[in-house]
Amino acid sequence: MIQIRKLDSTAENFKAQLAAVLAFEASEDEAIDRAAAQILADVKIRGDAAVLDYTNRFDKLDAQSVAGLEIAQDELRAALDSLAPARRAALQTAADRVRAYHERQKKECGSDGFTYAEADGTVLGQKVTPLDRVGIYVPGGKAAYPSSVLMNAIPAKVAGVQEVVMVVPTPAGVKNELVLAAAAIAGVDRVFTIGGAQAVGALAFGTATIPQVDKIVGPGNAYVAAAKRRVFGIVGIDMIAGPSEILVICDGTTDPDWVAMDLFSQAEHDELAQSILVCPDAGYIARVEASINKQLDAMPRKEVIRTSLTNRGAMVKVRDMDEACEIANLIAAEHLEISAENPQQWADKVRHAGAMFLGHFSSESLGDYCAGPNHVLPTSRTARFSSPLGVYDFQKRSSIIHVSQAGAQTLGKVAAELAYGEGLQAHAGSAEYRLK
Ligand SMILES: NC(=O)c1ccc[n+]([C@@H]2O[C@H](COP(=O)([O-])OP(=O)(O)OC[C@H]3O[C@@H](n4cnc5c(N)ncnc54)[C@H](O)[C@@H]3O)[C@@H](O)[C@H]2O)c1
Ligand SMILES: N[C@H](CO)Cc1c[nH]c[nH+]1
Ligand SMILES: [Zn+2]
Repeated sequence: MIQIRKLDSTAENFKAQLAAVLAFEASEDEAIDRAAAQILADVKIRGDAAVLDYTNRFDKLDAQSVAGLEIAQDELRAALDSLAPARRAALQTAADRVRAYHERQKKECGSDGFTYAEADGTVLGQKVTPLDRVGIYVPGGKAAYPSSVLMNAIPAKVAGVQEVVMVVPTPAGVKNELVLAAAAIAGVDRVFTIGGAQAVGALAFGTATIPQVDKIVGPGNAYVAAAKRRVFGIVGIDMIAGPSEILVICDGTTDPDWVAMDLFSQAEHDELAQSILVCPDAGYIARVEASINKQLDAMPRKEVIRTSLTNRGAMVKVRDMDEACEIANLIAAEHLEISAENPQQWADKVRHAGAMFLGHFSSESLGDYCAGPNHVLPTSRTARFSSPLGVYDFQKRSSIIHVSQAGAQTLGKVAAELAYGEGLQAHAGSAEYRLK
């Protein structure tokens, strides 16, 4: 029997109770951050030797060198060729759909830059360039994520990134063939079987064996998320994509077994994953809870699910679906399922969610694998200001300023005036030299 926390939005201290559900245990958070900081500092100083030590310790390997942890292209190709036909076809279909979506995104999101000319011949614009080299983190501690290989590498390649360096831990040295096959399909350039904060450090600082990258993207556990936060500035990062989350807002019209399984689907990722149901119908909440208890024993990862739902799960009774949408905006979940009749009316009221799944048939799991949009999404309420991983994460923009001689006469006077105002003589001088 799982005891899931029950909240009622009419309770006086409801907001505080909800905040407590969403918060991570502060002491745990600090301990993880300290551990990540110490690992990063060590990798920065000792390079490969530190990466090797932590990899052998945390992933229970007996590797002799970091070079020995690189997987050659031949091995990626062989993994692809070894797949059973149905699995290979599914992987290819997922890759094709993810690529199609991101190609559309590239076209629609202003990837070509722009220029325009002013009347005096001055040209202004913006140039968009892909990053040269990116590191993609593919999680691998508690589960293997071939789908995350596709979700990270395909948008990078669509953006035009020249070199994609993938890191993925292989606990006890067990390589996942589907992960390697996905790397082959997605065109990953180099793969190292390392993970955790040490992999983030290696990509951020570079080591004798692992090339320094310009940006690190991809999801991971709390150690990976803490390490990414800490290396931001030395390299770019995409977002904080930590332990998975699902918020289901339901009007009570979906089969309770479906919703229970949807809650399991994210809980099974990690003990720290979070699954929340928000519904105006107390009877329906009770039916989902009964279904959870009915279905749990058949789940191979039932202990992970149990811990996640017990420690971080919640079922929230609200006044109505309007209030459910307000709470969805507060929670700003990684995944929001609007499991309701006429879901669009509720989606219109939601501003903060990494991805929205509308209607009874859009299970979150379809988005995880093959719908097409990216499954690397902001967690821990960062959907208030972050977006899904996309082609735009692998591009940067440069401003273009090409001033004509005529333009220099007008702009030069404005700039010089403001430069004198700031007390910056050389700025004024360089503008004034170009005046006739
Ligand atoms: N938000 C997203 O888009 C998304 C997508 C897929 C997965 N996820 C999440 O990614 C996470 C994957 O986690 P995972 O653990 O399976 O794999 P992981 O690869 O993120 O982490 C494994 C690594 O963590 C490090 N580690 C483990 N225990 C440690 C300790 N005590 N001290 C220091 N380092 C330690 C080890 O180096 C290990 O190699 C899950 O939380 C899952 O929910 C998120
Ligand atoms: N739900 C994860 C993102 O939070 C992605 C994933 C990959 N495989 C299964 N699920
Ligand atoms: Zn998932």
